[in-house]
Amino acid sequence: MTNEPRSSLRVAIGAGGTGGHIYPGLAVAEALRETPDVNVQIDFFGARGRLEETLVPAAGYRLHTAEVDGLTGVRGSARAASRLARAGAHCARQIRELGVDVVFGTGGYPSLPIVLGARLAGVPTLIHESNAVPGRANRLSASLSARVAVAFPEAARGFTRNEVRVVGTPLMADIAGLDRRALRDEARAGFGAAPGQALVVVCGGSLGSRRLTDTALSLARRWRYRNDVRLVVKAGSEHFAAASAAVEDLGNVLVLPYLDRMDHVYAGSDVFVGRSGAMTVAEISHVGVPSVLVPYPHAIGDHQRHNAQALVTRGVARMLEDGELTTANLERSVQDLIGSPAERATTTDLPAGPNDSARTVANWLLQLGGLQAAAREVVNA
Ligand SMILES: CC(=O)N[C@H]1[C@@H](OP(=O)(O)OP(=O)(O)OC[C@H]2O[C@@H](n3ccc(=O)[nH]c3=O)[C@H](O)[C@@H]2O)O[C@H](CO)[C@@H](O)[C@@H]1O
Repeated sequence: MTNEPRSSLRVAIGAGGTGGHIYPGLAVAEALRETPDVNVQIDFFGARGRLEETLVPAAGYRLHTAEVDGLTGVRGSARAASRLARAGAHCARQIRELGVDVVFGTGGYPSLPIVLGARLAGVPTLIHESNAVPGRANRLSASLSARVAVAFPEAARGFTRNEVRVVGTPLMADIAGLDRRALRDEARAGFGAAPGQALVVVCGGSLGSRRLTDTALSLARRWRYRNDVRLVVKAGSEHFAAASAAVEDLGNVLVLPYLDRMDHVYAGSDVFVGRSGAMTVAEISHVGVPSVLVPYPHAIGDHQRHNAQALVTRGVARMLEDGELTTANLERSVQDLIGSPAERATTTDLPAGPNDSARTVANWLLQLGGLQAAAREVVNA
């Protein structure tokens, strides 16, 4: 009977901390909800006071939050470890009360309590690792979960005791199916780019990067008399007010606290400048935006450099070391791309190709929830 399709599935998704750990969860949730003939109910679990409190309800899902500390805290202090244990026990109770069939964790410490709760409640778990070098939270999650989905084959080495499948990175549908040409004019108008102006978007990851922002604002000042370039700078909510005030006399730059429509960013920009977090890199390589990537130098295992290097090798991006991030060097890198229509066209015209990573993960979750037939039906559709 276990192969019989059921009509409903209840999924808990642990996702939080930064965009890189939230959007893959939202992408898989989108794919799950599209499963024909199955009523999928989804609850998200994250940390109090983090970005998920904005992004998850905005996407229409219920979010449960717990007090959790970063992993340095778990290692370093008994109080943090006992807080995680308490949050895990609480999640186990919620799993039983809600009737959760399967748990998905996207990495980052906010997803730890629900993965621990699943282990305590005896519910099957799957986790996803989007970086080439597994993060700390996921190495701990993997000791609690039998299965790991990885974006990069080389990440599998970090999970020798698990069932591992290489699935790529789940992208949101608006980016997975992006038609850059169709959206280009609307996107550019939204950012205030006039016809003929090159649009350069600077975005230091989901939380923003003070260093990238300050360098970009200084470039805006250097370019104040150029009317052929429009700069958009995502400053992050904490630095937004100061960043806007610093350039209020300039007409060539738009400062924003957060970029709600990354599909518009990728469709409208001629050059993208950013950190090289796993999601950003997966998105850029999928849509083919000419980019300058400045790896965050303190990322675990220097994984942002590995992420960026993969794109540099494919000719989609240039890399600028954080230590070399000066206004002059940023100007040179961006100007090189603005001034090379041929290079831009090559990268821009790369076909995006299918991204079925979210569907692959959704199908694995359906199988774990005993809905093998539903998973097969989607694959064969
Ligand atoms: C400082 C830190 O620990 N960063 C990590 C964090 O990156 P972080 O979450 O900052 O960066 P990622 O590139 O992985 O993901 C950012 C995501 O947020 C979206 N976005 C970003 C900005 C914005 O204004 N609007 C928006 O929607 C992007 O399109 C992307 O989907 O998790 C990644 C995945 O483990 C890691 O590789 C990074 O090292």
